Amino acid sequence: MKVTKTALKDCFIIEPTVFFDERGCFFESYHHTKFTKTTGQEICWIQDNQSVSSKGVLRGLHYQRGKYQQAKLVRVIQGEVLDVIVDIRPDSKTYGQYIKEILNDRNQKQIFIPKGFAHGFLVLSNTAIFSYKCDNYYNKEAEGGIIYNDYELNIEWNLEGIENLIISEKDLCLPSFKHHLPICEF
Ligand SMILES: Cc1cn([C@H]2C[C@H](O)[C@@H](COP(=O)(O)OP(=O)(O)O[C@H]3O[C@H](C)C(=O)[C@H](O)[C@H]3O)O2)c(=O)[nH]c1=O
Repeated sequence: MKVTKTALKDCFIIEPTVFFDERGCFFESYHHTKFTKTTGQEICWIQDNQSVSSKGVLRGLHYQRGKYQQAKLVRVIQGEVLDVIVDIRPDSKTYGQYIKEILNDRNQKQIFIPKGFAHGFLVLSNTAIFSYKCDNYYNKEAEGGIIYNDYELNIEWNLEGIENLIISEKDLCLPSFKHHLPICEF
């Protein structure tokens, strides 16, 4: 299991050790002790989510606010996505900065996203099965979001290969970064 720090404090890229043989492959998609020791994060995961999306779907940028903030451990079971996380921790030195990472069923990469981040992804493969752990339950009233193409964040979504961008009505109406609901307030 390889854990790589990122430019955003407490965000990690996790690469499990994959064992290949004539049948295919095997890897531990999650191991609590190894995760805790290598990241230093004491997390009690209480909800698993899964979404299935077609090529060109862009989900996000989403977060939950106040006491309902969520840390997430995200991965792709099938297909490929461009995953984006934005630091919206008010006191962070990297406030308003983002990182992006290609997650797919070949690199088996995962991202640990601590509380205080907006998260979204763009599906690059024909279909993507996206699976992730959360350390807090879903709370619709505590949801916040930022429009994916906010001019200040200026996220490079690699849209070149996408003919048809598919975004929910809800996500198309998300506020700008400048007007987003503070993560700490609910
Ligand atoms: C997130 C969530 C949603 N729902 C229900 C609410 C809606 O009826 C339906 C679809 O929800 P939504 O359109 O918010 O799904 P996504 O756009 O995939 O939202 C997720 O997308 C980005 C990438 C994230 O990181 C968040 O985890 C999450 O906001 O599932 C639930 O019942 N439980 C849940 O935990």
